[in-house]
Amino acid sequence: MSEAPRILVLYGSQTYTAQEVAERIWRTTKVLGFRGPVQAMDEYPIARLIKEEFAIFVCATTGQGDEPDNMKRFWKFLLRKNLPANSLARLKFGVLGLGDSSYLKFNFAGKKLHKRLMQLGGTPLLDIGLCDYQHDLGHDAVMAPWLKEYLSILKQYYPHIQTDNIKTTFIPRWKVSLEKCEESSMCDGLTEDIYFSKGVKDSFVDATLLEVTKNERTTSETHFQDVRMITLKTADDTKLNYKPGDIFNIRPRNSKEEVEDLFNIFKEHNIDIKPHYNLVVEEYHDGKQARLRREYLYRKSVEDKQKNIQAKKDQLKRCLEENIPIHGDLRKEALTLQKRIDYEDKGPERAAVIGSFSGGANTQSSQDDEYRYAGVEDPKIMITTSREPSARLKMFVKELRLIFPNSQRMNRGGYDMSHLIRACRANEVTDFIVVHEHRGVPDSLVICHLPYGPTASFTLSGVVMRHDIPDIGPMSEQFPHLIFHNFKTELGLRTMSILKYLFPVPKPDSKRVITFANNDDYICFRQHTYRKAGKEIELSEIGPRFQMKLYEIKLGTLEALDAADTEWALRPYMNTAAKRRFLSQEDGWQDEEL
Ligand SMILES: Cc1cc2nc3c(=O)[nH]c(=O)nc-3n(C[C@H](O)[C@H](O)[C@H](O)COP(=O)(O)O)c2cc1C
Repeated sequence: MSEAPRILVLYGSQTYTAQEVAERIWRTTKVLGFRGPVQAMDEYPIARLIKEEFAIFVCATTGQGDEPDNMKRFWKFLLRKNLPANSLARLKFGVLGLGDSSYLKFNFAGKKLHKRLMQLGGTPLLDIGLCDYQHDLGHDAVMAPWLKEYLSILKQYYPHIQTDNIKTTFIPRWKVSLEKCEESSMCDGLTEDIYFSKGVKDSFVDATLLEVTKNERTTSETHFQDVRMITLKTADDTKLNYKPGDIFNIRPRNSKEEVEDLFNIFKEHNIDIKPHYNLVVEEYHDGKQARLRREYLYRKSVEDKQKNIQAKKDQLKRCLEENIPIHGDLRKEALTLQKRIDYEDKGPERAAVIGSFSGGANTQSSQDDEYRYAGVEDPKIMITTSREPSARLKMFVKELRLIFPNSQRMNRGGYDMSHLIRACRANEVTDFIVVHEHRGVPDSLVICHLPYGPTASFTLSGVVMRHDIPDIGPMSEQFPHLIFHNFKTELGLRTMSILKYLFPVPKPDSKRVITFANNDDYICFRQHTYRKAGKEIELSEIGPRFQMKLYEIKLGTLEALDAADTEWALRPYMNTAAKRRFLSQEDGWQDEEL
């Protein structure tokens, strides 16, 4: 079967609108059977652009006609004078600009990008789409027809794609369903007064029913501003306690007559919605997840900037100390940097001492920021298998469940990954583990940290289950102590974090020990209990045993791995470099301390 065609979707976005639009476009292309990533322009390895055939650029404008921060590097590269005029001869592209016509330089960044791509030999499949925030329908007013046109042009290249129903392929943001019930029983959660029912009231510290007793205009009728003095009183004449600085949140209610009018309209139009029904509104895409991801990306971008500055400062410091010429690129900024060095540099050092730049142990950047609650909150783990697991794989999962305290097993059934991940997120699962097999032998293990990654994949080998060993001792349910041996490189420490935070903090007197020993990049898993016999310590292995080998770390979650950046991957050519080790330079067996 031939490979699915590829479309690249890149965005430049300052406050995430363009990113959201790009992700929607990307989802549509996925539904149509295309593959390819959706990425910020700066995250995309730009040297590959010359090989791309189809691309969509979603580009916001910020500042005074400026390009967003996460496309600045990409844009700077495109502006290089030495790029040949036919560099992008293969590329057929579309640019969708996001702007606001109340700004003087409307959609400037998008327009500049469109022009430059053409100068470099790229072929626009259609005119630039100029989305305008001022439009009544927002950016969608231009985006929807623009995308439709792009896809219909694409159909000339790929006649098999079904673009006719493109509208229906948008996954709407909200899912609305009606819970019908008898008036006498009333639907769940609905009390007499919905303003005080669960969910509504919960979002307030203290909700009180108030009545408006006066509503007077304080500005003259001819003044353009309508300023009001509104006087309120509690409905039951009780006193309201408040202090300066308290926040007052008003939630207006509809009058009885208005509510009746609405239901009469429903009735007249034969719409079966009665006042006592529950309307359930859920977000299709987990909104919290999207927000967390944005915040995470924002933190990451701030840190990246910070790191950049720090690298320059270090370079400058070296030049000054060693009395060597300052590199041309640095010269312009040298004076400002020099001033900053004097009073800033203790910060990062201090942060590293306290924990890390972003809070979690063992972490120096937001890649690990996900683990910032580790040790504070216990992990909650869900384990499942690939579809239609063999009896042996099910057995292995049962044993894994015993390894990880606070873990649960889930039958895989026919669920797809996005369903499972959504369910895990909703239940505040911190890590989702999937085990795969080959002909009944467990052969890979994927650990997906939630809510937004990373996802680490390991191959499994040499699995010996507890089940295979007769008369094996009972399994301890104490939280285990962990021994990590020979994880020395940055990747080694990263792998250690991923594994370490699957376990809660043990009590000091726990007699259970789990060892992850790295030998030549193979991580041996062993589990023991110990007891003191006089002066001796007796160890008993309680199984299971297996070896893991890391082959990939992605900076996203399992249901959207295609779109996630790869932090590290074992490439076939790396295997051939006989002497290269990734988790530690050392073999692991010669080390004295275990
Ligand atoms: C501080 C600021 C400056 C902006 N400057 C411009 C501008 O110069 N030209 C323009 O067309 N739109 C401008 N916009 C509008 C944005 O391009 C528009 O809101 C867009 O949807 C933002 O996308 P983003 O959230 O992906 O950054 C500006 C918006 C902000 C908040």
